Amino acid sequence: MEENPAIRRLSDWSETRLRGLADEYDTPLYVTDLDRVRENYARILDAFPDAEVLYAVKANAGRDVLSAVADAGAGAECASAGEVERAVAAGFDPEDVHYTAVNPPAEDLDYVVDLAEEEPALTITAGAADTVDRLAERGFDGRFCLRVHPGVGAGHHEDVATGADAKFGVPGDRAAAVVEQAQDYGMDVVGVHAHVGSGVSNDDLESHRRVVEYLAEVVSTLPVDLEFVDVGGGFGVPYHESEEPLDLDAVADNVRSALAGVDAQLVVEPGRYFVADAGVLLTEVNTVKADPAGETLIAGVDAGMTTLIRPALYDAYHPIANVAADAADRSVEPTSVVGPVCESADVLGENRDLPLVERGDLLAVGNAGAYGIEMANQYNSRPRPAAVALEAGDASLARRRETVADITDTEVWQA
Ligand SMILES: Cc1ncc(COP(=O)(O)O)c(C=O)c1O
Ligand SMILES: N[C@@H](CCCC[NH3+])C(=O)O
Repeated sequence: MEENPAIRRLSDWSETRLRGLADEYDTPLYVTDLDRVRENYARILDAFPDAEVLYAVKANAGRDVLSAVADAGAGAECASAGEVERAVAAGFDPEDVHYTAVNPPAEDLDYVVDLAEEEPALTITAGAADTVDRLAERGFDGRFCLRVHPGVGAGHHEDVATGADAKFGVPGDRAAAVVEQAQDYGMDVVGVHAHVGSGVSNDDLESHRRVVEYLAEVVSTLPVDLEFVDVGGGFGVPYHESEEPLDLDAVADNVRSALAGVDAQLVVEPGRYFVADAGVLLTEVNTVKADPAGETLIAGVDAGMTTLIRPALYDAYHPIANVAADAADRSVEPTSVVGPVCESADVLGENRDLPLVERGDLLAVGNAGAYGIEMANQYNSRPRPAAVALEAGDASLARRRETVADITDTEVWQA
């Protein structure tokens, strides 16, 4: 049987291959291994053989990733009309697409309601009575799923502990009323949904279980037989070398026991788990200096918070390696890796033990496949990086490097 390890560490990538890709495509460069994406999907199916699995497109909406995931047979969970459009264009069948509306702009509702008229198997999830009204105003009478606010959150950072954030979903004691409201408008109420948060670890199993139990209690109050119960995504992956992989079987056991009395199809919608360890960010050292305040070296690189915002936004840890050809022969020095953006928060990794950095060295930043290129931005007029996809060992350009013209092309001005 094919080896299917629960985690791919940064050290598992071929350094020779990474250097070759940087030479060919330049840096900063995202590399995504689509075979690893498929393996990750297979591991989700192993743990949840009885579930419908939707890929949370927000983790990485690249056409290469979406096509690979659609071909592998997963559905798609989309957070915006743009994600729906990209998912369908990449090959997802609309009947496998759920659009999760969060305070949706009018254009999003216009788009998805029009699409649902053409493709009635599309599912729209909403977590506010106002959204139900706004869907009805547009004539929507299709497949509707209610998002519930469980009041319990978990995740790698408090800002992604979605289940505790009242912005998302309807409290359980209002759920029946909103379901009736949707039914009164003629909508077909097919499911309920809750999401605990993003980056669930083995320490969060209890919170995850409580959210699913809450959902089961809500289901028992609803005046409708449901087709499915969507328990969200959020399955975490180890970022730090010392972290253990999430026990996905334990998560699945908890979900099954919490939903034991519920007669409906289980749906899960992970994003990070599909893509995080399938991605690496390559960046080149352009500046080396001593930090006058301490003992560390500072390695200035060509990627920063505009390329990978997670360290600046959540204080997130990403492993970093110096993959220079002769790195193994060098002394190891405490090093902070910082980007080119004019912000003190522009740090990719602080005080890391790295082989002595030299100008021109290639560094690899691990676990960059989820919420990496997807959250890249153009602050400081810095064009977003290129992305390369690996498949069966072959590399191909998945997204070209932006230019300053890509940034200014949308500007309107009179001379
Ligand atoms: C509603 C919903 N579903 C799925 C996800 C996917 O989360 P993750 O990438 O952590 O699996 C998110 C993000 O937290 C979400 O908000
Ligand atoms: N963007 C977050 C995940 C949040 C997902 C949105 N619900 C991260 O990088 O970890």
